[in-house]
Amino acid sequence: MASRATEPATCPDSTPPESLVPACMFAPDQGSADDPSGGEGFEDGEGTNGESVDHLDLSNKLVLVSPTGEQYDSLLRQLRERIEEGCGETIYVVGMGSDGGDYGLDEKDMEASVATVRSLCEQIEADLILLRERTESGGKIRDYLIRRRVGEQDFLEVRVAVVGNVDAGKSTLLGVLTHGELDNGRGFARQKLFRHKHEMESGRTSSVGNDILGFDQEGQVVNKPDSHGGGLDWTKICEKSSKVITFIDLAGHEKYLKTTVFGMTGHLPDFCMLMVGSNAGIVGMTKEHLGLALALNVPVFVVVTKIDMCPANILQETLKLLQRLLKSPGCRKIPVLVQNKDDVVVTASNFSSERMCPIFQISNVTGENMDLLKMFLNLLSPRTTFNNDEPAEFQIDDTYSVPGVGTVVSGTTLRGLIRLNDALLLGPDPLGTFIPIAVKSIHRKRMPVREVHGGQTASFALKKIKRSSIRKGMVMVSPKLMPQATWEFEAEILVLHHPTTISPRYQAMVHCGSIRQTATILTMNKDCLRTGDKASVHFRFIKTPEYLHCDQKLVFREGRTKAVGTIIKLLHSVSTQAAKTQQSKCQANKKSSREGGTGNEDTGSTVRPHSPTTSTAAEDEALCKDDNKENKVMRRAG
Ligand SMILES: Nc1nc2c(ncn2[C@@H]2O[C@H](COP(=O)(O)OP(=O)(O)OP(=O)(O)O)[C@@H](O)[C@H]2O)c(=O)[nH]1
Repeated sequence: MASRATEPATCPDSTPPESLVPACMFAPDQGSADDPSGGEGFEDGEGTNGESVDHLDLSNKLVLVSPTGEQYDSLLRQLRERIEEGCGETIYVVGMGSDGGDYGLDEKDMEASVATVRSLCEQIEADLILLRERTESGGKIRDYLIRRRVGEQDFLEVRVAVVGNVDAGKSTLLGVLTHGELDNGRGFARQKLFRHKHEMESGRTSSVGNDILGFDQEGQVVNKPDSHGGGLDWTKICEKSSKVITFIDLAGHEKYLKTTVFGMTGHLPDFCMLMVGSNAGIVGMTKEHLGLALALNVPVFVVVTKIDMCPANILQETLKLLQRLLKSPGCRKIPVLVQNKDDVVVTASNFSSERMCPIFQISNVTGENMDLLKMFLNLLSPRTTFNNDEPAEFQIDDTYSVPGVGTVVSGTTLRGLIRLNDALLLGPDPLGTFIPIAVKSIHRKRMPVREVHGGQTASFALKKIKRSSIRKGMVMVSPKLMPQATWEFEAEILVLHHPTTISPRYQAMVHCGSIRQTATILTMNKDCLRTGDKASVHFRFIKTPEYLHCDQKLVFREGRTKAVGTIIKLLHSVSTQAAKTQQSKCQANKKSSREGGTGNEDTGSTVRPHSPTTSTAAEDEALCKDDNKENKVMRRAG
């Protein structure tokens, strides 16, 4: 995490709408001499630039002007630590001590301090980018972004899930951001992003889409769509970028909710961008999507679109309702209106650690405030720190058959390091076993690479394996992990919505990482569950055992019914032998149910075919219907 950029308690010129918190509220009070930690705005006794963690006094704003050798070494060590914490970058403030002295430096001291910081950056091979300069009583203060340089094939990767109701302008904004051309208000910008013919025709996103936005060392957008087809050359973008934002474009319509949930759980977003049409307000799936992000602990920022066509009073009303929703007991967020570059720096530096929820107001047609949003995106740091020494784990979220290459799987590296030709274990298969596989080639954002590590998405070409034997939710892990598949687990769940009651034998789809499989409630510590209830629930997958971890978040849904939770115990992790026995029992059950089954896994009949491809509209709708069918019997019974 980047350390916080702070600012003196002066508000931006423009008055924010009623009770929306201006970003400057997040600036701590100026430290006093009695408060050596520099006030509560700093974490763990760390000063503006982490000064007081060392025995040496680095808390004075002048320390950077002419540090002693010892001070220089300490400053270097602290900067290194902060860069590690921030996954390769941090925001560094020059001219602000934490010892209670005046803020600000005169011209000469500022120059000398910046020279020191530049020299520190050289030592760690990082770039220094000026974000903002302001003047205080003692002189100037500057905020810099320090970002470690990466090789030509490397870049920082940040994943942002894009959610919001139909017509909020999600695809349009992504079209504008990634293709650099404004919209015409009639669907021009989004055309470049649609992936299916029916999306072109209906104007609705139905599958999980990926779009990338690259930023160079200076924080400038590098995307340059090819002038003929309007497509993006991902390889070129990645080569020129020091940071790449991957947008996970999710469907806004309720009927594609399964795909949206999968995008939020399976694609491991670092952040969630909730889009709201200013004229439509908080409608449809807005609350649902916000609830999902909160349940999965993904920090949310809001983008209010279409401000070019919205009357001022309606815009204010939307902002008011939005603020009320964010502050409500269910959300407990602090809405912050972002109005200028200073607000961007303050909100971006506090974003992942705070309850803060920045709100942008933009127009895809006039481009208003688009620069603020881009600046914010460039300052977002990945939330996953990685350690190459951990055994590798990779979760599969899609599979492909590539002519001339063979089977390719895509997904996210959860931890560890995966190198070309590494031998990994792939599984679990329906028997719960894991088989050895070798990685033939690795692609990152369509670019061939030699290795990937925790937090990075990638595609692998696999040797000697059929695509049909791989499904979403499977993993590739280091043999050191001795992986086991799990049929049954216990989770603490909270029911967000259910029209009646949930009781044992209830079935619904469990989303957990990229796992998506129906599970049955076997037992729970309450007789029945209603909206708002919490319980400890014992689940069993109906079709195949899965690779799970304790503490993993899950979403449990069927139609409009939704529960969220955390896995607390793995109850039936099977050895290969046990898995085989289990499987043959299942097959025997299946056979008997065909001869007179009842639709419940316990009697072995509800086994749904599992598609290994990306969800499409047709699949989603079919599965939606299927979902509803599953519990009809039980509802009637209940
Ligand atoms: N005037 C104006 N129109 C906009 C703006 N943003 C989007 N639109 C228009 O709003 C319509 C809907 O935009 P989309 O980007 O398709 O909305 P979406 O949220 O992606 O919708 P789904 O994919 O169905 O979830 C399109 O006709 C856009 O041209 C804006 O800022 N101003």
